[in-house]
Amino acid sequence: MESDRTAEAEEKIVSVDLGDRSYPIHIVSSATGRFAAAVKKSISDLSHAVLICDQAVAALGESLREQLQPEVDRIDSIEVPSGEPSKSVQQFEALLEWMLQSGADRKSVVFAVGGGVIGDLAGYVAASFARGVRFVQIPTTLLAMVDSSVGGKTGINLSGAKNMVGAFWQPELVWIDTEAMKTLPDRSYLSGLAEVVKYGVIDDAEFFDCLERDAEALVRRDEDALRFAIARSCQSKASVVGEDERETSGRRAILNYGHTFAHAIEATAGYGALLHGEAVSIGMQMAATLAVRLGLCQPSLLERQTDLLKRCQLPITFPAADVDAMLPVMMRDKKVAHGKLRFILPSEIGRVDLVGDVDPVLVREAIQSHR
Ligand SMILES: NC(=O)c1ccc[n+]([C@@H]2O[C@H](COP(=O)([O-])OP(=O)(O)OC[C@H]3O[C@@H](n4cnc5c(N)ncnc54)[C@H](O)[C@@H]3O)[C@@H](O)[C@H]2O)c1
Ligand SMILES: O=C(O)C(=O)C[C@@H](O)[C@H](O)[C@H](O)COP(=O)(O)O
Ligand SMILES: [Zn+2]
Repeated sequence: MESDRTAEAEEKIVSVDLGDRSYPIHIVSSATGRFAAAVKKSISDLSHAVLICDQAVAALGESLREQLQPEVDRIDSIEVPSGEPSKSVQQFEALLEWMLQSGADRKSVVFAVGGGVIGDLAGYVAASFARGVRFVQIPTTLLAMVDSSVGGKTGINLSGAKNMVGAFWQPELVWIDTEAMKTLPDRSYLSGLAEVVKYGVIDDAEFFDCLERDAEALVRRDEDALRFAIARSCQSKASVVGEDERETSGRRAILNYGHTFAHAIEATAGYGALLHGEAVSIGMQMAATLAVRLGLCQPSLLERQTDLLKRCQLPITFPAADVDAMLPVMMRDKKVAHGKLRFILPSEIGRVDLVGDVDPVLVREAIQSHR
């Protein structure tokens, strides 16, 4: 009983408030026994579970299957090859065909087990099959725990444009168990810290201060620092998404800080050459440099960001950056309006704005200064 109470006390729930599409984000540690109960609480009529699982976390997928078994009539599961190339039209189509063969219907529930690649891909499968079935996010990377599992952006890549095809489709719940990261390699883990740093710069100066205090603890995966960073990131994202679910008012666009550069780096380097978080780290450096050159912020902002990213062991330059290849890809960014690029740029730590009409010469220089 005592250990049950401790475990419950350690569970944190962050809500994403979206009216009838609201859902809880459970943040737990080693809470195997409580997963099925949390699912049942959010989904009362679960009979057919469809598990779409990254092949790197097949053992976790099997454990989740065993936990769900007593609660459902039927479970089908499939493993998807690891890595960004799986966010493709071909993999999307293969999963839809498999869903059909598995006898899925509108009451089936998709469980996405993996990092951001699986969450985005399986989420888009859920959004599309039979014009939409319910889904659950079970993130297994830090990046997915702090960012991609929350907010309902689902989708796949085209060869020259990241996340170009997709849908806004919210999950029924997000189940974050930090224990799922015990097998996560350091490179993937550290890449997630880039999106954590992002929240500090765009929205939460006090959190940025905490990250400056905790950087080394986070790098060594200190459980308290980690749970704090995950919860604060999820709160930040939930609040932004609650204000602007479909990126229509402009508020949600702040989550795209560094991403105009990052997505162009990912697409031109070849999907998977850099992890998304690594590209975001470099992209935030390019964006902050652009902001300094435009006189929008003090150089000290760039210095603090550089220092924190370095302490998080993230890359801050990309020597192979191909400016001439990147610029046309950047023109396909989803923030482009009336044929003009727009960037999320910082004015101070904790505050960013959507800025249009930027001189392309300065954009080039910002890329070149981080090669
Ligand atoms: N939808 C959104 O709001 C949103 C937000 C941020 C990023 N994204 C997308 O997320 C993707 C990046 O996500 P990611 O960084 O999680 O990458 P990922 O899903 O490719 O995972 C990184 C690597 O870790 C492996 N892995 C995952 N969990 C593991 C575990 N527990 N143990 C061992 N290996 C494990 C994977 O197989 C992969 O090789 C990108 O496609 C990006 O565009 C989406
Ligand atoms: O949730 C959002 O909104 C974000 O922008 C979060 C980003 O970290 C994420 O990489 C997202 O997938 C980018 O979206 P996109 O629409 O610019 O492709
Ligand atoms: Zn991102």
